[in-house]
Amino acid sequence: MAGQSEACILVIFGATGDLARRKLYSALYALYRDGMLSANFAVVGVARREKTADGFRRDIFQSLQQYSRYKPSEDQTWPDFAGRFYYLPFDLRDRSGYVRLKELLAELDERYAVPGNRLFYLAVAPGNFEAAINNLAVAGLAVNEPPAWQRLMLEKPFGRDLASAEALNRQIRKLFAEEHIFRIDHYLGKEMIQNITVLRLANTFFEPVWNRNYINNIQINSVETVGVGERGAYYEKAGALRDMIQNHMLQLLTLMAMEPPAGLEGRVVRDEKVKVLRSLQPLTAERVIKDTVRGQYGPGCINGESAAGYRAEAGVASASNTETFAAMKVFIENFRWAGVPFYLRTGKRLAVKGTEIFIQFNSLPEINYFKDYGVLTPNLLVIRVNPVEGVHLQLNVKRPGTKNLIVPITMDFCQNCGLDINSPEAYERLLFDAIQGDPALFTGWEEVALAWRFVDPVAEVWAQSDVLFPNYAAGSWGPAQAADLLLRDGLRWWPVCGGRRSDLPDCWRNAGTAGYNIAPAVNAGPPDGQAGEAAVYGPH
Ligand SMILES: NC(=O)C1=CN([C@@H]2O[C@H](COP(=O)(O)OP(=O)(O)OC[C@H]3O[C@@H](n4cnc5c(N)ncnc54)[C@H](OP(=O)(O)O)[C@@H]3O)[C@@H](O)[C@H]2O)C=CC1
Ligand SMILES: O=C1O[C@H](COP(=O)(O)O)[C@@H](O)[C@H](O)[C@H]1O
Repeated sequence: MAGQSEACILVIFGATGDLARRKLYSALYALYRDGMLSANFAVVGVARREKTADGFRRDIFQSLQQYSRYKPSEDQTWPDFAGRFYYLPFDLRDRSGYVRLKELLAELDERYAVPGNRLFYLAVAPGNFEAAINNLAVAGLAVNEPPAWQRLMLEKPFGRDLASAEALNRQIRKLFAEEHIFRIDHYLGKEMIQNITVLRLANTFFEPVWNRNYINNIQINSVETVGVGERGAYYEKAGALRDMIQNHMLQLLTLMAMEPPAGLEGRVVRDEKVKVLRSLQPLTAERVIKDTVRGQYGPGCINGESAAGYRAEAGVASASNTETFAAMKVFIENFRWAGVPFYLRTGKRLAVKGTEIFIQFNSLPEINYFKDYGVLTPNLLVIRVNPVEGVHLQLNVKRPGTKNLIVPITMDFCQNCGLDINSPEAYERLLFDAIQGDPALFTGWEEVALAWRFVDPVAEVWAQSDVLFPNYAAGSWGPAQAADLLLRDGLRWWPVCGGRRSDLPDCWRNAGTAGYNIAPAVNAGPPDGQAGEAAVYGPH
């Protein structure tokens, strides 16, 4: 992210909503404070409820006070920033509203010297996408006559299965070319997720060993302590599979597993991610039963506070069968990853909030000279995405003293632990990139379609069979079957610590990770691929 953004007017549909209030205004304010926004920039908010421009600006001020990493004050910067926000109340299904929108945009083009560039952000429920897009086109607001551009930014979920995603995509593509469509997966805007490619490809430690010959298993976690909050009605139709696995979790997997791309431009990276999605071993009905786990939280206690069960949440059916937890074992059928299990785990109302990825390396061969030194814990690389952003490396060293003993130690890098470090939020990067027309951190249609193709069979099998819900207590680590999924392979989930950096050593000590996961090398195979030497890398 460098330089100032292009001149443009951002139109936010859903300007009074939760996402806009919690994320979008904070992101715009941070871009503004960091000098990233062009002086030729304004925002029009659209929603149904009546409000004046002043009322809208006051609401934004409050949102920033509550959620922004930069707190606003009534200083010189605030009036200029706030003065750029306009509000137009109308129902997005009503065509006459777009006539007024067009007039306002023409006026703002003049006032801010904007050459017709627009970014339309659909921060509304997906059921509203089609009406908004059609009406924009009918009003002549999506003509894309160069040099002016009109782009579309869409929130997730993109469909609820492959068929509905295809229908939505067909609809959008009639009016917007792929290069003007920015499908959001906000995880791609996170600092540490962008760091995955750098860690992998800019370090001699990792690049040569990033394959089945050295990596035993990869565990990708995105676990949360929050419940569904006010989004119960949406979540009832989604569940953890559609809400997290189809998008964020599979995107993390593709970034971990893709081949080094020919360059770092958006389309080139997308091509590599698509290849990973194409190589996913399909989950047959038999494998869904064996290798996937779903759960739903019941009442419990998190951080000393009691938490209601999912079925008691607003907007949720009292006998709901929607899963709030999903875990699965996934294989990628290519030369780099054949035989290496990727374990995915996500859920709400779990013990800890944290997105953390664990790369467990193969154990070394047992050699006599360490036989009296205790057990060797596997080398581990942990990529900590959120809330702590950092990297954690586990190594074996000799414990100081006259007795020969090997112990695991950890080396930590934390990029957001210092008091003065305030990492940009994902939406800052995403809004900036969309204004610049850079698609690198957005999902292309092929990725979306392949991700649905992978998860649809899981949804189908789950829909046909019942699990006795609720099957985990709020504040726990999910259903017992999630632990069994790894235990069967002789493994355990590495502990997700979340929290602050200072919590990490305790979290790991308490989890007793010394000697943890000394598992049979399920992907056992010699580095040079020679047959007959597998025993060297076999069970330890
Ligand atoms: N909130 C979050 O954390 C996340 C949200 N998302 C996605 O973002 C999108 C928005 O979510 P969220 O903000 O939570 O939803 P909300 O229900 O909080 O907000 C919906 C917004 O849409 C407006 N709206 C609804 N119907 C119409 C209509 N007919 N015409 C004009 N405006 C309308 C509402 O305003 P009014 O009632 O005044 O019309 C409101 O501003 C969804 O696609 C969601 O899946 C994705 C990831 C996270
Ligand atoms: O997209 C979503 O993500 C959030 C989790 O995001 P994070 O940035 O806090 O990790 C999740 O709570 C929500 O259900 C889902 O729609």
